[in-house]
Amino acid sequence: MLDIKDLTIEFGGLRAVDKFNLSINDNEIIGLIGPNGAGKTTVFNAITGLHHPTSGVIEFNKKDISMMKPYLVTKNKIARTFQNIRLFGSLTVLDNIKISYSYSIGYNLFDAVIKSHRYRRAEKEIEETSLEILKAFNLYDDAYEYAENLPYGKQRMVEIARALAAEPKLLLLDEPAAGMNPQETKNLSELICWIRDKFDVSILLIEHDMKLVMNVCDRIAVLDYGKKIAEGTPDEVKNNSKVIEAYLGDCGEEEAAIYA
Ligand SMILES: Nc1ncnc2c1ncn2[C@@H]1O[C@H](COP(=O)(O)OP(=O)(O)OP(=O)(O)O)[C@@H](O)[C@H]1O
Repeated sequence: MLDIKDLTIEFGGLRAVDKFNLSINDNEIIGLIGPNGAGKTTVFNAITGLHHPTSGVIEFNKKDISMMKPYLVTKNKIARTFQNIRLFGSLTVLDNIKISYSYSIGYNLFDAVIKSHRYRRAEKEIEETSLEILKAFNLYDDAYEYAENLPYGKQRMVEIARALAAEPKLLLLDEPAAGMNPQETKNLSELICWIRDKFDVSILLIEHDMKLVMNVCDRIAVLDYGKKIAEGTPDEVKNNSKVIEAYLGDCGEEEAAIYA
């Protein structure tokens, strides 16, 4: 479904991503890991149209999306979450979800102004589907709460739910466990597998929590200084000497602990 071929991204003199290759198949959960500054978010930004490649190609279902604008990437069924939560804090949880439907809305401005039958029908459908998604995420009771009033873990859930409301075939999660407590992280592991099955999506996951990555991913790609240094099953990656070196050399005890 997704084919990244020789992706290189430079910022001035800095090569943040260097001839990176990765393929993702239907319904796979793939981890993208690496020490801080390895280039992981830059890869996400390239897939979602926020950065364009210096060279290389990104194909989604055989279509070249390398130079696409972000809203068109979303329209083409790729959705993402961000490292720093980007909800509209002063909107309700429900409105945050409904916003995702602006990509597929079936009425025009005139319909909205005169509140035509088409407008009312579409809005009703959007509201019902959004509430269904919130129900699936156990957030139904929070639907009319302002997003900024929710605890951090729940805000992350709303962000994932909002991304799914865009009906993606590929979901990119950028450090979804950041700021979560151990119980929330454990629940998140189960949720990620459930999302893959229930919404029939592939998932590309950036995450520093190694336990989570090792638990949920079918395959893992490892970046270091912009280059892919390893790719394989969790067990293969865990035992790869280049990976151990990159983490022990760069990341300190927390991440290195998985190799202990
Ligand atoms: N817009 C930008 N302009 C200049 N340099 C950038 C830009 N975005 C990223 N970089 C640099 O590119 C390199 C890769 O950054 P990136 O954020 O992709 O790493 P990362 O693996 O996601 O790191 P982390 O795990 O800390 O989030 C870093 O050296 C970073 O400083």
